[in-house]
Amino acid sequence: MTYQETYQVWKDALTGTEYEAELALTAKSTETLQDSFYKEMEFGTAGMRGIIGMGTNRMNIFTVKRATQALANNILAHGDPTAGVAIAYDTRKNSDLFARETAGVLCANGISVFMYDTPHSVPQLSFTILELKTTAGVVITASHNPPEYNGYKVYGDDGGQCPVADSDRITQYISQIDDIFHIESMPLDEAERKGLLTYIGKDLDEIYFKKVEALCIHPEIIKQQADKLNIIYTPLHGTGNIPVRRVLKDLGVDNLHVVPGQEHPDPAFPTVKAPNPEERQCFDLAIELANQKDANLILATDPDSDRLGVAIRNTEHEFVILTGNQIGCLLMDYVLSQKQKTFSGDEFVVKSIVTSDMVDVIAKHYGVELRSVFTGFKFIAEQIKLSERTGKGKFIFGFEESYGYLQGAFVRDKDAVQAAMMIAEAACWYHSLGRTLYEALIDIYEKYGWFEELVVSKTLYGKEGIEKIQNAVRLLRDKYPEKIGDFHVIAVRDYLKQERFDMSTGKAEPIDMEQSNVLYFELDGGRFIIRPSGTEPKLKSYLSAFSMDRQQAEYQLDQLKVSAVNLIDKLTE
Ligand SMILES: O=P(O)(O)OC[C@H]1O[C@H](O)[C@H](O)[C@@H](O)[C@@H]1O
Repeated sequence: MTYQETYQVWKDALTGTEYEAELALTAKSTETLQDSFYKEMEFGTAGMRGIIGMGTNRMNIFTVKRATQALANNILAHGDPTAGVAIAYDTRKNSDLFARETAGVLCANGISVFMYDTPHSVPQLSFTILELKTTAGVVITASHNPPEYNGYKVYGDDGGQCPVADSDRITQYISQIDDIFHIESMPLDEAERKGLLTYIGKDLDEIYFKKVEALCIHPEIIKQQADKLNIIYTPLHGTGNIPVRRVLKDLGVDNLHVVPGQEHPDPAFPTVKAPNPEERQCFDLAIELANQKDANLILATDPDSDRLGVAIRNTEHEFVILTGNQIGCLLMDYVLSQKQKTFSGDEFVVKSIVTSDMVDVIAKHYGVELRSVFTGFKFIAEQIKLSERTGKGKFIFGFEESYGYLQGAFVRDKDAVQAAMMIAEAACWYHSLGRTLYEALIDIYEKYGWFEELVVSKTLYGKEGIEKIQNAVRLLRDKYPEKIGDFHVIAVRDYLKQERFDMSTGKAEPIDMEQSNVLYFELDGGRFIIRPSGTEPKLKSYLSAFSMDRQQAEYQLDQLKVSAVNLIDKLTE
């Protein structure tokens, strides 16, 4: 069917209903109409995510109900329907509505639902799945995307993001549903009466808070030092506000100032361009407050509170916004150094292949195994599950450069509540030694080497944008460049072809990993990795330059940045 024909089907079905006016909005421009109807929403790195509105390629009650019916079919055929499904939602537009629609469809299929009735974070939902032993979980959130987006994240019974096999089957079930407008749903009061729907009480929050607090390695140091530090926190209008403040308060962090204009939920996220701690602009109000309060540490969590951003003062007393790699390396080095004495030799840490190579050096330094996985926290969760199943390995820490960190395996996704606590603890620890977090960061660079890193992304919207992104990676794959700027390419790891190609010998060796559309260029003095994002319309490239000399590494990264930007522009012309 063409997009115009699909639109006509929706028009026929929705004329005379409360959705008619919203549907008419999509027809206002050809571009919007095409983008809304040219395809079905897909399950990517982290489920389904898209712009809110009418259409097959939009987040609306029809696409949500269809995804839920497909999830129900998958649970009925391959899961444990009696164990039920846990549901949470964030502070975005329609998140609560979509959560209720999800509950209604699951209950209509006879599947029990345990649902939060106030906004909750992603890590709390992951924890809930494990705590209540449900067969799956759903969170309505578009994480750090701009306000016009929402999403539908599915979790498996291990509390991790839905495994690929399940999302493939869900996609398959979605394609078998012909009539998106008549999916059966049970009114929630009826579901409650029948015992199919249970609202989750505050007791689970309390268990989660206690578990996070128990991860604190030196609670006594926090108690001693916290009043000497002034910390600013912004939940960026999201779900972090309650758990982050509660955990820090319980541990004795009383000097926590919350950015007033960003404290309360607001689906329009009016104070930021996008509520993403990767964006520097998110820190503007927090830095203003930090300067008023003479604070030295800023914490920022995204709307579903799985990502944490951090800003610290440098030796010139100016704020430096840390990258995800810097935060992760600081945390990992802190956790490993403090726990080292307890290690028995089977400990492991996990990172994604696009995350800093400094992790490899830190892991080696402390004698722990490093496991590398593809982008997506589900792959980190998979390693935890594997270690539990085989009894091999003890998970200590996992992180992704995309601002996601995890220490306690009672959660199987990135947890900004844990991470906020860990950073506050590390700040207190270093303060007790007369060091700032900034000095601790410089120390680790001097110890392990200067890994200078940068993510260069290009956002390309719509059908044409997606094609350009795919095409850019294809072009690079068709003919590997011998040089990227002035950097010689030593080898290319093509994770789609599952081989590493040595440029000097012309020989390829197999890579023992699943397939993924990622190209990894090993450079003389650095690396360049490129892949289409699985969650946003972006072509993402990860640049890294390494030297034991700071200026040399910084210079090389600058050079690499210029070449990468040129290359990406050329590939997406
Ligand atoms: O690079 P992308 O495919 O957009 O993924 C970036 C990140 O998106 C989400 O936050 C996922 O939960 C992460 O696990 C992933 O690393």
